[in-house]
Amino acid sequence: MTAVEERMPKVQSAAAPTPFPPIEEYAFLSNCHTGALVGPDGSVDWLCVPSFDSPSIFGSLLDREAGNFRFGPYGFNHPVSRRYVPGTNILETTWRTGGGWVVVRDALTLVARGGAPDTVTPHTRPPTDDDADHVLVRVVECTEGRVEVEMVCEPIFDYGRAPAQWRLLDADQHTAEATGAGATVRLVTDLPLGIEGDRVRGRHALRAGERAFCALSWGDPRDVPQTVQEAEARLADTTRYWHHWLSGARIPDHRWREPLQRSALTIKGLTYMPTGATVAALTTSLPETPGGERNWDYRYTWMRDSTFTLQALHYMNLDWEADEFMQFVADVEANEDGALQIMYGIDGRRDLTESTRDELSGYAGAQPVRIGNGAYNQRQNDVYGAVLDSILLHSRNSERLPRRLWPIVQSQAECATKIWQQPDQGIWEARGEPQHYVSSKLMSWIALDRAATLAEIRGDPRLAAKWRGTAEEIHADILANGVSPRGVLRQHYATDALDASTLLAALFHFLPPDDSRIRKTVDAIADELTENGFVLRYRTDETDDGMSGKEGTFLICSFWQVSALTMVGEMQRARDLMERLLRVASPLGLYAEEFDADTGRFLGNFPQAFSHLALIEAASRIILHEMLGALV
Ligand SMILES: OC[C@H]1O[C@H](O[C@H]2O[C@H](CO)[C@@H](O)[C@H](O)[C@H]2O)[C@H](O)[C@@H](O)[C@@H]1O
Repeated sequence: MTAVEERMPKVQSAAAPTPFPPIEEYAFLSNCHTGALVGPDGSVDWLCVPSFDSPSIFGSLLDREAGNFRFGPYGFNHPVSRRYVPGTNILETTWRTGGGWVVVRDALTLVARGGAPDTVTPHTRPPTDDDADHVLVRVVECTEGRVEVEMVCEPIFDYGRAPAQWRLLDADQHTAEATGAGATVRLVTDLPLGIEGDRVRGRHALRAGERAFCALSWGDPRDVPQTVQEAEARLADTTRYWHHWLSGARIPDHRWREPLQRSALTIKGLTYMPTGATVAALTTSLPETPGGERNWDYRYTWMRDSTFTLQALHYMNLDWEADEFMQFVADVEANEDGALQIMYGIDGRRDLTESTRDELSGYAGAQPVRIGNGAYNQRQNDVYGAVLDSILLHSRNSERLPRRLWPIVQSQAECATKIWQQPDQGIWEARGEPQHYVSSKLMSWIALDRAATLAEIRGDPRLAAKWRGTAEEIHADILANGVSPRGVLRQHYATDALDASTLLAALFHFLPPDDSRIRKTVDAIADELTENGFVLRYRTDETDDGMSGKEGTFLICSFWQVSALTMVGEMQRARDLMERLLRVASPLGLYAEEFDADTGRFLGNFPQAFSHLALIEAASRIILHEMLGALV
């Protein structure tokens, strides 16, 4: 069965129920403060409030007993279709029952505040942190016949530890409040509510043309819609919000327009509006190995992931997010030696100490569930290159180097100068022994190369020459130690094993694309580091990454391979791989971190910015190539 065929049915039979939906069956909602995952049965199985990295109130994604919120036709778990309202992060689910049809629309709502929606867009005024209502709005409409709809809301606070204490707030039983672990959420609906222990339930029959709603809020009670008309209006505001945002994107009129749009919307949905930080993914602990221990918390801001994200948004002319992230970079506290941490909390906090929640079963039994990320205080020497490359990109786009950023340029260049000769954990954050990773050296070269250019822009020829000199030294070191006898870039200086991160040598123009070492590396990765044509980041049996188990193919690496193939002129191979990657997107156009090329299933956290940003870069490179070809 092909990966695509594998994707199609995914209906659990009554005889052998699988309690956890496949990762690729989840829909993603966002209000740029937090996000939700909605399962195919209409159940919100993941929501952390108020922020991406807060404890979950709906945690069924990681344990079926950790809370969920279902809204849909009573007794039916399989919709006819699901899609996003075009150009938005609003989910629309269509159901057919024995009695008729209903359509449910779900959104974490947003309103562009501060002026008339047609004149004030997220591009024409600074985003504020109050565009989000902090409300999950769900509206159902019966479009044909008569359908009984049901809402069951069972929050369990603090990652499934604290069941809700519910109380009704009005005599009509349309408003209720749940508290637990010091948090409170409020539910407003036009369905009659009943409390059943830890949950509330409402059921009502709708006829064609009738609508109902529910709104769950964790913010200001005045922001909660009180009627179905107000709920509809909130969905309309949210549609306008996303359309205004997307209208600032330069997306070519191409057959890949849809996946480019979806990737842009997903990446934007992973940004945290109050600080401009981006989370690497919405979730924690979706396993990279089914049932295994490779489970990580991605609800933080990696310098590497964020700067790659901004580069992708630049391809689409979406520069506002870059400006915001530059403020975040300028504001975060560095270590004593001036080095930026490799990652921060979305609010800029530095301590992301890792712990496990052993009482949670984990997704399909994959334990442990981790909160926090022990990689936060690792040495990863690529961080300086990532930051300096994005500062250069930002300066070129805004045609100036902001004064606030110059001290950061200096401190990061000095850090890279001091450490580039030392081993580190590499960009994959291996938990094994530190090594001289080629990709870390490569990013150190980028750090000094970009710093030298920034010094030239700043008008400091002395520093420019000094940093250029160090960049040349690193370049020579990589060529002397980072190339195997057969002329292929190696994973680190003490091995001939392959690593897909060496594709960055092509992407960052470390060597010209017609250099034999680039060509051989791209070919070796295609021939020896793939499963079913999809690229692994490395072979776990050849690499000491400190973990057990085998992982899936890494989607960013497959997209990098598309970009690299484009750069070496292998256009047909690039297009073929791109089309294959587009075919394995989730039914809603989303990507996790990894793809199991044997089973066609997604693995790892979801949706993952890395995969979407690399899709944008790969597609943009091919499209640009096609456009230039059409001109000659
Ligand atoms: O492979 C072990 C490491 O896996 C995670 O890191 C990965 O995700 C990061 C966020 O997207 C990304 O920056 C990194 O390149 C990936 O390898 C995990 O966060 C680490 O704690 C873990 O050691």
